[in-house]
Amino acid sequence: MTKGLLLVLSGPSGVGKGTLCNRLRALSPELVYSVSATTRKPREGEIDGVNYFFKTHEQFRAMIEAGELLEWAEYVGNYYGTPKSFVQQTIDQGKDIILEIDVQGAMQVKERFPEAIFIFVLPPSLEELQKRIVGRGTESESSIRSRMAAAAEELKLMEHYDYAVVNDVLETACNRVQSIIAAEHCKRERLFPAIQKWLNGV
Ligand SMILES: Nc1nc2c(ncn2[C@@H]2O[C@H](COP(=O)(O)OP(=O)(O)O)[C@@H](O)[C@H]2O)c(=O)[nH]1
Ligand SMILES: Nc1ncnc2c1ncn2[C@@H]1O[C@H](COP(=O)(O)OP(=O)(O)O)[C@@H](O)[C@H]1O
Repeated sequence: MTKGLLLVLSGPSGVGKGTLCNRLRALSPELVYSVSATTRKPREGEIDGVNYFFKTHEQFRAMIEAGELLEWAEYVGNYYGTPKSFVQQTIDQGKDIILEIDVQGAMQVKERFPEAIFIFVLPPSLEELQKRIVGRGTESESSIRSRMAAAAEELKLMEHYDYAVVNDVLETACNRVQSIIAAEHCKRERLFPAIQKWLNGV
């Protein structure tokens, strides 16, 4: 069976990765979303097992030691990591999966799965980025400062990604990601065997 696509989506805090993924999942319910493990405390409304698997530091360490994570990284004082077996099962079943992870984690995935597709989400401007993080109302002032500093570092690694998508208008940004997925499907043989069949018949 043809394997599913492994899509990696990164971008600075507040750029709208979560919003974009939610919208994409609503538009394309067949797209599977990888739920990460984290030691960060849940935000209001976040549900364990849906937004993240919320773990203690000890539990997270145990996952690392048991080799359960495809990648993991420390971001602004907390650990985040992708459970490996779910990702492997999903792509083996021929389904596409999306990992919303930071740049350090993305670089680890690149080493292990060079065939993954890397998409970097950009804000329309840095002022708009700051506005969005503040406007979300979930972070303290110091967390906002740390996230803006991390954003500057993350932007430096953008060149390692295959695509950049500006999240200006949400629907337009969704269309851009959907176009990338469609083009990658086409590129990865899903269309080529059909065309080959036609050609054989000519
Ligand atoms: N390496 C890695 N990063 C992750 C993972 N899950 C989430 N992240 C990243 O961790 C950062 C912080 O996420 P979060 O605390 O939810 O804050 P937000 O980006 O402001 O919504 C973001 O860059 C996420 O993309 C993961 O499994 N692995
Ligand atoms: N295209 C957009 N235009 C305006 N606001 C947006 C857009 N996308 C996301 N937002 C808002 O920006 C804030 C941060 O979005 P979020 O998805 O939490 O970002 P991230 O997951 O990248 O940290 C939220 O309040 C969200 O409603």
